[in-house]
Order: sequence, then structure tokens, then C-alpha cells
Amino acid sequence: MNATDIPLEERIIFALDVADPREALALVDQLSGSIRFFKVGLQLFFAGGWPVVEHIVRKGCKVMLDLKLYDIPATVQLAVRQFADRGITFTTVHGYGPVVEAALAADTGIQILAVTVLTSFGAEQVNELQFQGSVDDLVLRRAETVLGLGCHGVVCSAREAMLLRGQLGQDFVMVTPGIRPAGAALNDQQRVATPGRAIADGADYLVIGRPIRDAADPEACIRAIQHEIATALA
Ligand SMILES: O=c1ccn([C@@H]2O[C@H](COP(=O)(O)O)[C@@H](O)[C@H]2O)c(=O)[nH]1
Repeated sequence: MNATDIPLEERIIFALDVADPREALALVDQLSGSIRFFKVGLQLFFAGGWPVVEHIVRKGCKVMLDLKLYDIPATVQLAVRQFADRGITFTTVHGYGPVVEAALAADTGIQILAVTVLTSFGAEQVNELQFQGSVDDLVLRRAETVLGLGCHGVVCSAREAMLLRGQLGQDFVMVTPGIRPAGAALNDQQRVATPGRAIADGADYLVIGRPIRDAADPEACIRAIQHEIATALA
């Protein structure tokens, strides 16, 4: 899908980061009038498994299964095969060449997104990886590598969105977590941006969890974010 064709209701991928699958299903029921894309991550998948994914799909919404796989190639390929025919749109692996190649080789029709550098990482954590360069350098290097292998898209912070679009073009999906409306708590995120900034700089989809989940009025929070996105797109 061309980035300009993405419906506003799919621009936010709401991270269903809750421990109780019943709470997750209730959130899907409550929010699926305004959000049509949900992310199932490690906590919820371990707690609720496939029935949660099936519930989202039954609602006619899209699913990002965000398990950030990282293992030997054979294991990754066989794991991704398990995701086939379940209505999943995106799934994630770490942005390391052999892992991405294995996920692509599973050939499921699911779009594979490679996590470049976690948005909770800053310069200090990248230095600890013994990488001689900035966070931007590492994100760009990993994105270039995985896209060169045929990966469908990347997960990065919106802080790198403009750099990646400038260097690597438009022809890949860019999903950005670490989104914080102005004034929102950062929690454990380091590389953050507002929804408007992320879209203006070239992100296709914004992963947002706690700012919506913990809002006094989640629907009002979603409306405000969608207004910011629509303004950035105008
Ligand atoms: O680099 C990454 C990759 C994935 N995530 C996931 O996104 C959400 C963010 O939730 P917030 O509550 O909006 O911080 C969460 O599920 C992470 O696992 C990420 O944050 N950074």
C-alpha cells in the first residue's frame, strides 16, 4: 500500500500491553471504532496467545505480532511459518541479516519488519554494543542491510525517520514506536517524538501504547493524536 493511502484509523498501531487477555479483548472492543490496527507483544502473547490475535482479526482489524524474533536461522524460519494463515499483517524480527533472511524465507505473505535499534536505547547503550558511531549511524546501517535483503520494512524511532527517508527512499514500510504526545511521560523510552513530527518526517505507522492505555479518556487521546496526524499529512 502506498503510504498516502493508509487510512487514518490504521496510522496508530495501538500496543495492547496488558497482562490479562480479557482486558485486551475489552480494549479492542472499546477502541476498534477509531483504531483499526493493534499490536500484540510478548506480554500479551504469552498470556493470551492466538485467541487474542483471532479476536482482533474477527473484528476486521489488522494485527502486528511483535515478538522480535532472534535465533538461529532454521528456528526463525520455522517460527515464522507458525504465523501463516492467521490474518497477521506485520511481524517483527531483530535487524540482523541472517535472522531477516530466515524470516523472509518462511514465505508466509506476512510483512517482515526488522527492528533496527530499540527506541529505549540511547547513545550509551549503543556505545556498549562496541559500535563505533552514533545511534543514527547504526540505525541507518541496519536498515540499509535488511532492506537490501528484501525486508518489507523497519522499526526505528521517529528521530531517524527523516534520515532513513533521505538515504533509503520511500519504498519500504516505516513503523515508529517511542511516540509521545507533547508533555506525556517518557517511561522507558529514550528516542521519542510527537505524532505530528513522526508523520512529517516520513513514518508510515506510529506504535503507541501507554499514552493511550493510561489516558483518563483513551478515545479523546486517540482523537487528539489522529487530529495531529491528519494535520501533519495535510
Ligand atoms: O524499538 C522498539 C520496538 C518496539 N517497541 C514496542 O512498542 C511499544 C511502545 O509502547 P509505549 O507504551 O508507547 O512506550 C511497546 O509494546 C514496545 O514493546 C518499542 O517501544 N520500541
